Amino acid sequence: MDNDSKFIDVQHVEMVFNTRKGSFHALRDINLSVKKGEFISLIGHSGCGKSTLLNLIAGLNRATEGALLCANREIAGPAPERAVVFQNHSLLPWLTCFENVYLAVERVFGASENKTQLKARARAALALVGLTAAEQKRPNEISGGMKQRVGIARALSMEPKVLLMDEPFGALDALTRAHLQDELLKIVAKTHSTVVMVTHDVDEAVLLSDRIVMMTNGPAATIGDIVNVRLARPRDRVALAQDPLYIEYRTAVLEFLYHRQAHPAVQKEAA
Ligand SMILES: Nc1ncnc2c1ncn2[C@@H]1O[C@H](COP(=O)(O)OP(=O)(O)OP(=O)(O)O)[C@@H](O)[C@H]1O
Repeated sequence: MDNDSKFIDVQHVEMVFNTRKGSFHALRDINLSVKKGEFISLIGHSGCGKSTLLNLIAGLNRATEGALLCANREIAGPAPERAVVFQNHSLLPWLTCFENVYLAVERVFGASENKTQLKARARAALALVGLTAAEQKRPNEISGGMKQRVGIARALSMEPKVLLMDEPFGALDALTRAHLQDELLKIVAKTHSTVVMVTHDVDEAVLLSDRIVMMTNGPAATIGDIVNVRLARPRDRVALAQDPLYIEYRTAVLEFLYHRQAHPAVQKEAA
């Protein structure tokens, strides 16, 4: 088997939650292969199951049926090889930015490297996201965008095989968001990371992704369609805004979301 073309392999995955009101079928027959170094976005209406799928890849939940593999090994639980960046940065408030990153570095490399090496790793990760000057600050002393960058630095510092991001920029204002998207583009170009990102933002999905995985509405949500984004890299947001191909991809995603999968509340109104 070609390992790199099925670096993450999701096969016939079903996810059923047991709730107080009975069982809830969240995901149905999800099949997805992610190539090594590929950037994938998961997009779909609120509640369709994007986070559920991401959490399954993260190993935070177990699928009810089907198989999930990363680098040919079954995903049996959370592991540093699959680092997660959440919308809410989840930094420890009593630690400095440096210490927050160092903690992750120590967990992954502590057994095999000395303190000098571990510190160098934490510093390099913070430098990668442009936060060298904020190393000694605590989370309450920095902006929301900077906190997200620490979260990304922490994830990257573990040298994960896969970076999983759940609406990493969802809580930020539009300009900070654009700035961090541009930074992420540069970081991914440098690190060749394999990324799976959940987003609600169509422009973000087109700008960043190699493929946009569009999910149908739940319950029993599945992959409705996939857009292959064949835009050359490096990508420039200003130039792309006029690019007919960019507009075509953007329209394809909008068409899927607002015509083919109109939000359930809108469908009800129309009926
Ligand atoms: N632990 C759980 N127990 C029961 N139901 C759950 C659980 N986690 C998620 N669900 C349900 O599964 C469905 C998918 O949820 P999920 O959070 O994955 O959606 P989403 O697409 O990420 O939504 P959003 O875009 O609003 O974050 C929802 O109906 C949700 O209520």
